[in-house]
Amino acid sequence: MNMLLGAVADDLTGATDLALTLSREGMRTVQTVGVPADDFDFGDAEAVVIALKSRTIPAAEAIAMSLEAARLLKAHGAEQIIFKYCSTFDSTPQGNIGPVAEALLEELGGNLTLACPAFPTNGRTVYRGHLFVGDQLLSDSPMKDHPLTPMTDSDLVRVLQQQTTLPVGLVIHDAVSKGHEAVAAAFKAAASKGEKVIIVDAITNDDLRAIGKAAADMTLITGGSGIAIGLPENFRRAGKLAPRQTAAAFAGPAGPAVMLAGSCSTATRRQVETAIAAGTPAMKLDPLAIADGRNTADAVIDWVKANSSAAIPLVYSSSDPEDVKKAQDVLGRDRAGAVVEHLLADVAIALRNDGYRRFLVAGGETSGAVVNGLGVEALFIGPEIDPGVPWTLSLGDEAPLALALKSGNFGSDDFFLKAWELMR
Ligand SMILES: Nc1ncnc2c1ncn2[C@@H]1O[C@H](COP(=O)(O)OP(=O)(O)O)[C@@H](O)[C@H]1O
Ligand SMILES: O=C(O)[C@@H](O)C(=O)COP(=O)(O)O
Repeated sequence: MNMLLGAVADDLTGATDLALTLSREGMRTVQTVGVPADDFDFGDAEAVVIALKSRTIPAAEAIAMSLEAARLLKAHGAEQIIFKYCSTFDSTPQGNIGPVAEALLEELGGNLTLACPAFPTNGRTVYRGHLFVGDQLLSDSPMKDHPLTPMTDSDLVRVLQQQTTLPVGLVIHDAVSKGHEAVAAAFKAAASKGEKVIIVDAITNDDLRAIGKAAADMTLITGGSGIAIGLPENFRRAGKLAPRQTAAAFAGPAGPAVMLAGSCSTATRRQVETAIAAGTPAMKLDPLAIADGRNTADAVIDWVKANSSAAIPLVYSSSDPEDVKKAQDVLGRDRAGAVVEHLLADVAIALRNDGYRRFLVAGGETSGAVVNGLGVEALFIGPEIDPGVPWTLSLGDEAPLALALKSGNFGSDDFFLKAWELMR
């Protein structure tokens, strides 16, 4: 039994982001899509990330599936569990970060856990308990307009305390900057006050490594992918993990390719514009047109095939907040999202059945819908395209698929163009 670290991620692209971090830090990492069967063969994986689609579902369902995933990881030997959520703390007053963290902590039996979404490489930092996205407070950032989880408060202690009955505490940067011993002492002080979930400031990767070291004995760690930076070293220090290895070679399949974007995040909208400006054939979908039958999967499939000979076509529904609101006012938030997700999943399935082997998908929920539709069970993590986004290869398929699953807000403006350069 090799598994050391297990992770439960609340969406697919978030899971891939974490799996990339663990693999870059030298752990053999496998990612599964959904909770696998009890006897799933994880091979020689030292870290396993189970990707759920639990970010925006009812809290009780998110708890049930997160517990099932954590129990399976523990049964396979995981010594520590990470609960991975978004670096922008995507959630609603009902959850699901608080309720899931609370249930996992009870299940795993720790006296306290930490909560740290910081991902400095992608501009997410936490200072005095406030989350920043680049130079802006979370509540001033484009996250305030997210279609499913608008974030309008940057004070993470307040946000989290609304979602959980457990007392929420804060370890500020003054302690973190002093290193792992000061952080461990702050955790001890918090525990003695009865605090159970501790927001931790972090503004650099060194901060995250110090926090990781201080959290070596925690049964549960919660946060963004950044919180995992310092964890593999704990196992290495304990003699359980080999020195860093070079990543295995990545050979993507050949054949036709397509890009599907359901993310309305600012970064994705810029990427769509850049790709179109560079001559990428692009077809725009509209939730209202899908709902009343003007946009159909068949028409999209025909269009993709007609545009695949000389280019990699892009199908997108990415729209600005005003248009998103228009669609939501008519269809409701959930249905507006669901019609797009279903259509893109249907398109992906039909194209795969027609020989398409390479898919770039933008958006966490969107990627979850597409990959579930494709029936992919597990992913091998390949090279990094941009921080937080690797190419991946489906595992267990006779004809593996190459999948780039991009979190909405990640990636440089030319992401849709440069991703393919790593496949040549
Ligand atoms: N034009 C649109 N109007 C309303 N909702 C949309 C539109 N386009 C996509 N959506 C939905 O918005 C959600 C975007 O979430 P997601 O895919 O997770 O992207 P991100 O990673 O940017 O958060 C999805 O449910 C998607 O179907
Ligand atoms: O932590 C992050 O920012 C990402 O890993 C992530 O979870 C993003 O979610 P989506 O924007 O829904 O893809």
